[in-house]
Amino acid sequence: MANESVRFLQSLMDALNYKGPPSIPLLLFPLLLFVCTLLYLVVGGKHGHMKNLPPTPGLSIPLFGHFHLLGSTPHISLHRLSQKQGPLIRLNLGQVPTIVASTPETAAKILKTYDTHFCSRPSLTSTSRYSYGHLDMAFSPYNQHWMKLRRFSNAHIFSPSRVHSLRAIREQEVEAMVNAISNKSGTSVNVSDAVMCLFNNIMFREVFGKRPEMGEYAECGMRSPYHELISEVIFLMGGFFWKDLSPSFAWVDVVRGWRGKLERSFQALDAVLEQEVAEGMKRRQRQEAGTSEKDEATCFLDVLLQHLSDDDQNGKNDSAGLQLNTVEAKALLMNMFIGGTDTSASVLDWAMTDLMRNPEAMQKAQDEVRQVIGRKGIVKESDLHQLHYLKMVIKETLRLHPPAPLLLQRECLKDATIDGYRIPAKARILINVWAIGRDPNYWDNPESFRPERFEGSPTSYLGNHFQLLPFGGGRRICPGMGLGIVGVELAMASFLYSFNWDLPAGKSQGDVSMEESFGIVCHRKEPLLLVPSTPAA
Ligand code: HEM
Repeated sequence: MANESVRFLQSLMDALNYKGPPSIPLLLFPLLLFVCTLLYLVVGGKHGHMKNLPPTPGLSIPLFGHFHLLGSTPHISLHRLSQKQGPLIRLNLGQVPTIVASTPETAAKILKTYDTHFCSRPSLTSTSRYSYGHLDMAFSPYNQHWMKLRRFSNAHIFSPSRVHSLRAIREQEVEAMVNAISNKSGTSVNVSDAVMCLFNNIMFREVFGKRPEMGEYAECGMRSPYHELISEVIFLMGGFFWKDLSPSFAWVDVVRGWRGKLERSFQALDAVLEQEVAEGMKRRQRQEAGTSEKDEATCFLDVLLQHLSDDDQNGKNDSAGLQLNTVEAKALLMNMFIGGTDTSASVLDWAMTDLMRNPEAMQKAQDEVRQVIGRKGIVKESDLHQLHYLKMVIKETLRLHPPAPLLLQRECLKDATIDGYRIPAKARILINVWAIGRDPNYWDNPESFRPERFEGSPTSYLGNHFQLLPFGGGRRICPGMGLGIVGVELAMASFLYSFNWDLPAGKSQGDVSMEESFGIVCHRKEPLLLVPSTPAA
């Protein structure tokens, strides 16, 4: 505990750029801490607001709370804390009470039994900026606006027929990536970069109807031109801003440069969205005037443009009752572009990692796909339903490495009681699906990668089995699940069909790092480097 406090104090001094002698804060801090804790307990106890709350771990530092317990990978730290404290724990993150659920049972209460209590999102500094003040779907509070967007997207964007209509884009991009990798046969390929680039191109075409500039794999060396931008956005969306924890510390975000980073990345993202919307409008006008041919399936942008009014400001009603203006359209496009790229890339990256560390599973998956595709030379989406083992590999990857390990933060709308504990309105809710996927009451030998565990098992990731929740559940379940999964299955089947994969010379399975980075989407910390070769005919 003492070490934690000193570490916390040091990080605080760093954040504040404090350059004076360390003895001053080291002496003053314990005194301040003691007085504040006393006040907190006396006042809190008197008003009874601490009664029946879930257990809380360790030292809560007034104003900072338990922030120091999160570490660099909060989902792993929270998993350890819940192993000691129980399935439902309460942390004060700054001044905000935060409840963390870490078992299938508590997740079921939040996502099913009391879904209407827990289906809102908090207003956070970064998500509010990127979503143009919550005009999107993912970060909107639970309100009429969210309901309209959700109904509209389910009908027009994520419907099975729309997803199917975009299959040529996915097949072309995957084929182009396979060709690019073939050109590097026998040399080391950065698979993490390549899969990010692949899904960036796929999503860009599905969302905006064209390839990004510099998106050719040869041109960009298989590193997406948007790699840095997307990584920065994902990092800041998941990061904890001091303003959201203790409003009086908002200035710390400025001092440590996060406000500047947020603004710069928002402006860069907005510029992309602005340009694509403007181009989409021109394209639409040309098509309506009959001066250009439509050469790509209807992209999401085109669908949204059909629902903008002529003067574009007020939007118009359609059968789904959607009022849409340009800013709302940009907010929704941001959700799709950002929400669809990094998540899918993370799944494929981890799946390849797990297969490299488990050669038997790799062999089985390759045997299956090579037997099903035979000499056809290329995998098509229509083949995917025959790849049962591959689907189990993906499920197992999603269990061990859910791309959003804490889902997206939720906010409790009204007081609720779970397992006898009071969950106060306005509390933030984190569901640790990373921990849930390792619950020994549901998973045998949970740390081992064993796709066979799903053989004949009804357990799915559709949101009804609370031990496997990579897409969340309840009203806020990921609407892009079908779109994301089909892309991952196609790319993975093609990678396994077209190449044998080896580790770079001198590396062994044990050298493949499993370290994770944290953001709203969780990635490998180090890139995965592999050597592809073409299998003998
Ligand atoms: C394998 C790929 C994907 C994974 C693992 C994934 C995961 C998630 C998760 C965990 C959530 C939060 C659910 C909750 O709070 O309960 C979510 C929400 C969301 N996802 Fe995905 N996602 C994927 C692909 C996609 C794609 C391809 C799109 C769009 C093109 C997308 C768009 C969204 C949106 C808009 C939301 C917010 C829904 C709401 O709040 O109503 N996702 N996703």
